[in-house]
Amino acid sequence: MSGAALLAEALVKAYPRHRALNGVSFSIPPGVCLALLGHNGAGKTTLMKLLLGLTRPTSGRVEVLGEDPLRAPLAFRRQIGFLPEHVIFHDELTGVETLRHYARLKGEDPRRQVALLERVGLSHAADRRVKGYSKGMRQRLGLAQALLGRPRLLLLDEPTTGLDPMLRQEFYRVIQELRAEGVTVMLSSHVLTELEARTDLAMIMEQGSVKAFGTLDALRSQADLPAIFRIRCARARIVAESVGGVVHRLASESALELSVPVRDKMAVLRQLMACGVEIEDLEIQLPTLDDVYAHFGREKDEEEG
Ligand SMILES: Nc1ncnc2c1ncn2[C@@H]1O[C@H](COP(=O)(O)OP(=O)(O)OP(=O)(O)O)[C@@H](O)[C@H]1O
Repeated sequence: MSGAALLAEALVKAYPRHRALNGVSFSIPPGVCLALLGHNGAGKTTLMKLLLGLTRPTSGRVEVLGEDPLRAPLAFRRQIGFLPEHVIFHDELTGVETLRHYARLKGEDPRRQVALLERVGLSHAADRRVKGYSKGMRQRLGLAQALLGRPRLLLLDEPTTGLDPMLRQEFYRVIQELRAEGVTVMLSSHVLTELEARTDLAMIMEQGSVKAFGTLDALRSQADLPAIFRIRCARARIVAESVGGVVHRLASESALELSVPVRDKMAVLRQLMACGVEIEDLEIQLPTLDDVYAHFGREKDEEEG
């Protein structure tokens, strides 16, 4: 046993015409939230299925909460919550009946589900049939289903698809609470900006391989993308000359854009303040997770020529 909540070693999943995973290795400690990122077909769902023991690796191995998911007893499954990419419910059941149904399947007490609906903000619709639920309500019901029985590990496949910005915030509030309780969370997403400050680790997958793995800060420094300084001042040309060596673009005589390595941000700021020209306005835009993700994608395109 490794002590990791999730472990993969040289994991390969090959279908007759396609390798969905191509030697994936990683180790995730307990209690962290990992964002799994990647284009369509990168292998995110396949990885989750392997972690759940729903499919068998062609080679390599996984360990989930210290167990081989293919051999683990039922008690192991009760410690895992899973929200699939496409949640399908019985339309004729109400929200609470749906949860009771899943609770029975999972061997949980079917009577204690109202609190879960409250947790995901659905208690007002507990007795309404699911067929009348909006997409966002279905996603929340899916999350409640994944939370049945206080799992130690949550695998959430694109959980925020179809949620409006308010509901996304609500969703991440629940995730924060779970993290604080020590639950390990792996969630896949295409919406990168929303993950900022909400996940501990990110793994970027590309055609079945891990392209980058680490904290968002580590990925940022690995990508080494510049911060953009947008400056408004009377004599932009003089300001540009005062910060020699920094790539700049003069938009006009009073608008300047600097491309500054993030590590030099404070040094450049000091140079600007000392340059003798009054800076009327300054906006500093740090690289976003979308920029970082695009960077790793570009790197691959360049490798392939
Ligand atoms: N049962 C299967 N048989 C054959 N190929 C499969 C099977 N399941 C997945 N694949 C292929 O493996 C690759 C990875 O698929 P996967 O669903 O894991 O990607 P994903 O990253 O989850 O994509 P998306 O973001 O679109 O959900 C794809 O090319 C897919 O077509």
